[in-house]
Amino acid sequence: MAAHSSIEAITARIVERSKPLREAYLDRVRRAGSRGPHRAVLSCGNLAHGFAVCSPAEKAALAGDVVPNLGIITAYNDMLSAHQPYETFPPIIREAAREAGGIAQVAGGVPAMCDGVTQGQPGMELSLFSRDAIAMAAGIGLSHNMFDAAVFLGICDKIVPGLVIAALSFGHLPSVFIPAGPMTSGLPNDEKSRIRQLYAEGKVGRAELLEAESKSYHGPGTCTFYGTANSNQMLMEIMGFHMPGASFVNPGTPLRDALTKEAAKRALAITALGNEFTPAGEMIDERSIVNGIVGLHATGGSTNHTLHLVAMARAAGIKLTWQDISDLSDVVPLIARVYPNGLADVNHFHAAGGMGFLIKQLLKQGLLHDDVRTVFGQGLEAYTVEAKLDANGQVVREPAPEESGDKKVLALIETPFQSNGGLKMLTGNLGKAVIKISAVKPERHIIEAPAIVFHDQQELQDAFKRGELNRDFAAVVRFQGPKANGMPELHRLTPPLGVLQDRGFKVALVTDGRMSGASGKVPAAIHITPEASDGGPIAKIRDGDIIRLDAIAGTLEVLVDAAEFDARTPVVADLSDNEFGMGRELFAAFRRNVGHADQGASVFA
Ligand SMILES: O=C(O)C(=O)C[C@H](O)[C@H](O)COP(=O)(O)O
Ligand code: SF4
Repeated sequence: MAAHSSIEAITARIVERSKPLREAYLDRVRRAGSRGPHRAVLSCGNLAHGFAVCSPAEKAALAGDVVPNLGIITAYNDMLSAHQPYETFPPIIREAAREAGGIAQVAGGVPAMCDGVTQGQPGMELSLFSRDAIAMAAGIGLSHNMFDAAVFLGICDKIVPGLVIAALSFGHLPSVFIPAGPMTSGLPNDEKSRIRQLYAEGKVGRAELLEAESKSYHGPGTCTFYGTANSNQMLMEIMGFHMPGASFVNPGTPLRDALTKEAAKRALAITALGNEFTPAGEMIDERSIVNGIVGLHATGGSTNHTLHLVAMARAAGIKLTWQDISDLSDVVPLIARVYPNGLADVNHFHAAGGMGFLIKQLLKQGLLHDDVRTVFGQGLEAYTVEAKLDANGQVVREPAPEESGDKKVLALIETPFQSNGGLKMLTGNLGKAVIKISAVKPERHIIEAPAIVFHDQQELQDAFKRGELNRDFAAVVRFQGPKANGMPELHRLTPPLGVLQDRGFKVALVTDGRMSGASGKVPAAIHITPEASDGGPIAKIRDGDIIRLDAIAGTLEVLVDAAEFDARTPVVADLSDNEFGMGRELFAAFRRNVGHADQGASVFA
């Protein structure tokens, strides 16, 4: 089935805009791939170092060029509950490789930050930069050039985007992403948020709060809200980097291990040494990127992907814009309600039909390109399935259900929860911004209120505690952009702003910073570009100026006489506190060289 005309039109304009860049990229990928098995260019010394710890049989195999070698890039650490299961994956992958007549070696590790641990802390100012640092670190591992394919062990917020950038930079290699799956369901996310708001109001103490948080985040696996990490899983499946049905199977289960083995064997089967060569740089094209964006809209995914998808696409020579993302939102309905866009968590989403049901519904109306390449083969139709185990412990796939297993969590495409994806670009006299309204009540899609300006999220928290914010206002939190302090997530503002909103006040957040994918209920115009540190108009806003945020019209305005506003001098902030401490001194070059948010806030381009 041909894709929906709007999907085709938006895809065509991305192809046209990208042509020179994409053609140069593909030329590099094909030249790199044409050099044949990559170990052939290594010297004896290089090879000896590369397989020094291998068995004699493996050394003999690697000395030749007929046995495929799999490079494992792992983001294992104990800080991310989502990544902790990866500790045991390399031995499983090595065994699977042996069974498939190949070899697997850990090519390298990459850093991984848990945004939940750094949320509201100085470390969060390294978070976005860690994406590009992860891409660099993965590149270091793959630069050993011992490999015929790569598997990537990464899940969370900036880790998957960084790994995709690396995979596309090594686009001559096939790449398979192997997830570890979500944590089992604990304290429901909405109950956790309710207790947070009670704590923000001083109605419960730290003991009650810690108990609630610990019941919510209680074991191995990805946190169960639909934030950036789980948006990543959705993207990797719908873009064809995962095996079908792999995204949301819990860690430590037989099916999880079977899917890991299957992915490793599949990676070895799609190298240039076999008959299904699937280099990542050719597998991922403009249609794959559009499919990812469609999935993001259909599920109410993370606003962070208005940065990461732009940066990931760029790594494949594809020029994606916020306008593309916004226009796709207008034609893609919301058919999943997962917290913060609903009460369910990703385990409920998976049980209700999960990715197979989602993809089947979107294909039904031509909202996805079916004619795409994936690690599993040709066509996205192959992903309209559920993965299960047969009696022999092997992965089998059954067609995804025609009906939703829970109509409150997954809707039929004919009867969506909302007619659009709710992830919009805003424009106006403050520049460009992004807003996600899939979790914002309709009566709050337009906010007009006086500005209160803050240069630090703690200032807002302190004003809230002093009782100074019981009023309608637009919180302008500026100097939070990439150049200023690394564009941290300001998710700790959700509880106080949520309390004020629940008290009946009209509140909005307006910032050049980011929010978490777990943020949701408060209308927030984020990623404002140009940022305050670039002298953007946000640096001219004064307390009391009337701000109008209109998510329906797609506008963000300061209602001040244009001549007066233009005549104002942008405020300059003292950012010296952001330059040292908790590793921030190590990222000065990133702050100096980072690009604009609407270009992906990347240090690469
Ligand atoms: O999804 C994203 O973009 C995130 O960054 C999620 C962060 O990990 C949050 O900080 C974790 O959620 P909280 O426990 O509410 O802090
Ligand atoms: S989802 Fe977020 S909070 Fe949870 S482990 Fe991953 S990075 Fe940490």
